Amino acid sequence: MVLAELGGRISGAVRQMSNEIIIDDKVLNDCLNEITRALIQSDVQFSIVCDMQKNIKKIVKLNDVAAGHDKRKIIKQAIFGELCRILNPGKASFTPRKGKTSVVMFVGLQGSGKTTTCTKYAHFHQKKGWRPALVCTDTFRAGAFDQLKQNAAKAKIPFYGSYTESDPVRIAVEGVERLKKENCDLIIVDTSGRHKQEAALFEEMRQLSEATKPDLVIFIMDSSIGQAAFDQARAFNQSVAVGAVIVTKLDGHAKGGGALSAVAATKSPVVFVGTGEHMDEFQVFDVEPFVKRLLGMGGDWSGLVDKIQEAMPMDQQPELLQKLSEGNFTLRTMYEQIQTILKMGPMSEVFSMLPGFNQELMPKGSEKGSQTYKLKRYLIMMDSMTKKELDSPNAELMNESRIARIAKGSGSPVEDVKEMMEAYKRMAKMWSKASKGKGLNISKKISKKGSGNMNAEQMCKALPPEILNQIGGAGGLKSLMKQIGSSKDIMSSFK
Ligand SMILES: Nc1nc2c(ncn2[C@@H]2O[C@H](COP(=O)(O)OP(=O)(O)OP(=O)(O)O)[C@@H](O)[C@H]2O)c(=O)[nH]1
Repeated sequence: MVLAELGGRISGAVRQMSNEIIIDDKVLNDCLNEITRALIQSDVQFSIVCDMQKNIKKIVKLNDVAAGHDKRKIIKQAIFGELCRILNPGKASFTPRKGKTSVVMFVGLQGSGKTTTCTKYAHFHQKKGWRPALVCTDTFRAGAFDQLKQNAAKAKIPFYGSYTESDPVRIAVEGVERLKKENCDLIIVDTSGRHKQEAALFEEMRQLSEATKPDLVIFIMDSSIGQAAFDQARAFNQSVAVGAVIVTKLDGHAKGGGALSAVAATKSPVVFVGTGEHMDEFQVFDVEPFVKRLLGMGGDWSGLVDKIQEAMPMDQQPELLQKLSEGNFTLRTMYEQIQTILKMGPMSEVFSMLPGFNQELMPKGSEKGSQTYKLKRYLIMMDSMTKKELDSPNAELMNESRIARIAKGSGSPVEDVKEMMEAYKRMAKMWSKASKGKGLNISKKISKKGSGNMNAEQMCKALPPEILNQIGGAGGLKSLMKQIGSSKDIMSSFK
């Protein structure tokens, strides 16, 4: 089961529970059983799921809930808390510091994606101003040296390895020493893998670890290994002190639940996930936004802002943020968002960040092609709308006859147009919620000062703290603003 499907099932179970008129033990059990089934089918270890269910039942004592308290909310919070707890080992991993040399060793089975991920990790840090370097100690697989060397050359990352030396420990020690002298601040040691867990591999890893004294050992786990994840992660952790996990190939038909098991086995957090073969298909992993997405609770604002940054011209961003903040979400806004999304790459990632869009909206199987296809269909349907329909903030305008006309005009079944309208309503509701109450009510403050003249400090004051947090605090906002510039005619692209 791919993660999108897992998310769809979990959020579906929670929604089903929320729709019940009376919340009793049966409703709670049904909801938990469905979540349990989904997690087990996604390869989360059985005992972890059982513990989770027990803990939630301990937290949620429906008979003790005082009148007036929202049982649905209590259940949702308990599920959220438990999923976060499974993914959060309670200790942060070592975080390398820019400018101070750190050695990070990558371990994992052959084919798990170690070599690819080493380069992605180096490239990720290089983009942020680090001086990373790669050391190839894989003397086991013919071709490993060339693979890493080529990757390093492509990304312009210093590299150390040897065609002739057969002792991986010697290569590692020499490589780390050499690259330290070259002032590299993040030295990444790629180790060799084996087809299966075997003594020779673990002994080599142990020796490498002893010789290079890495600040961090990252276990690379292929997300498609299924229920084997727990044992595999534990076996590696018993040989070297794993401090973090990177889960690879989450773009495929992987059963992403193995990530939860790996965390439990190593007591180390997942720090990144690999979502494709390309260098940039690599994401920071944050527990809370991830679980929120699984549960269909709001969106991942900071992730969305990052993605928007990548897809939108720099000078168009303040107006976009402003527009998002106004809560005046029309079909045209959705149209333009979809156009932006289509520029952003893997749909499953981006789609799930949009508040109000839940994973079930994505077609089953969630192949990139079919998600893109669906979004493109939405655009085609909206192309058959009038200007009035696109710009009206009132979804009620879209009555049966208008829907029938749009279906005919776009060559789509009426159900598809209705489904798109449902998606639109959900999004509009979320934006509107966010813009009122504790949401994104920055537009008035911005317009008073004029967005073009607003500096990061003023913007910091204008933004509600929770949104500011998600953008990465004052620092994150400042760097965003720096890139944004102060263009005033941005609205033209978002009309
Ligand atoms: N789709 C997808 N493919 C990936 C991802 N990460 C790695 N791969 C592919 O997985 C295959 C194996 O990756 P490698 O990096 O060579 O694996 P390795 O663990 O270094 O293997 P050894 O060096 O033999 O131990 C390659 O074809 C990669 O392109 C990912 O996140 N998504």
